[in-house]
Amino acid sequence: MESLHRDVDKRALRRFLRHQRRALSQHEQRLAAQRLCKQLKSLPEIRRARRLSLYLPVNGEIDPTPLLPWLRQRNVDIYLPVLCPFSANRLWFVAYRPDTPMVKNRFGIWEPDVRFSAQRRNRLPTWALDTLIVPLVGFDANANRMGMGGGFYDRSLAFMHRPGPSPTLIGVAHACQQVASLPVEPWDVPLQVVVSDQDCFRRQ
Ligand SMILES: Nc1nc2c(c(=O)[nH]1)N(C=O)[C@@H](CNc1ccc(C(=O)N[C@@H](CCC(=O)O)C(=O)O)cc1)CN2
Ligand SMILES: Nc1ncnc2c1ncn2[C@@H]1O[C@H](COP(=O)(O)OP(=O)(O)OP(=O)(O)O)[C@@H](O)[C@H]1O
Repeated sequence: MESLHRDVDKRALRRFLRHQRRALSQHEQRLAAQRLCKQLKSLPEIRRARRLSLYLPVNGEIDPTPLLPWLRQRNVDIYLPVLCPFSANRLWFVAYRPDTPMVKNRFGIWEPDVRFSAQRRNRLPTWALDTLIVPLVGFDANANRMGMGGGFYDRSLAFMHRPGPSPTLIGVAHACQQVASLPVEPWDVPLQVVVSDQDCFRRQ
């Protein structure tokens, strides 16, 4: 019963936070994206990155793409999350280069097309990424996260519960997506740090 209440609360909170970010004006969005990327560029974890994934924003998500020219200049290999066509709620990480053919997926998010993504040489296993920039719907000051609710990242990162390679996870969001505290679920994979347009929170 308690967990049922928690699910309802979580859904309501998710809806509220998604509404918050959609309410931002274009000007606020542009400013937030610039501020976010300025902070990201000074983050040691990002400065060390060689194989990094980021996302193309939808529905008011903070935009990490102003980072792209800087990353390309530094010869960082850049990957995007792609909905895996064979396995529900799993992600592939596919190379994002200037010539990568793009289509919209069923959520309206641009991603590399299936033919390109299906080729092994255009993908990297998740464990081989060194850095992931993860989109958040909500976060708290201890870097706990709430995502879209599909469990896409949690499933794709489940290998991190076991010993072995562990990429750096950097959550990003608008400052208005911060809440006092979020419930931690057993399957949640912890982020090292959350960066917003205004703050940077490290896991304690
Ligand atoms: N920009 C971006 N790309 C991303 C993610 C993300 O959060 N942001 N993902 C992070 O996981 C993955 C996609 N996950 C998603 C999960 C749910 C919904 C979504 O909009 N769900 C709708 C209803 C879905 C439907 O049409 O049936 C909803 O919740 O209202 C979108 C993306 C991979 N790519
Ligand atoms: N490793 C996993 N294996 C199987 N199911 C999982 C795993 N991780 C999460 N899930 C399932 O995914 C669903 C969504 O989880 P949750 O509400 O935490 O989403 P989220 O963290 O907001 O989403 P996302 O990971 O897409 O950002 C839950 O019902 C959970 O049971």
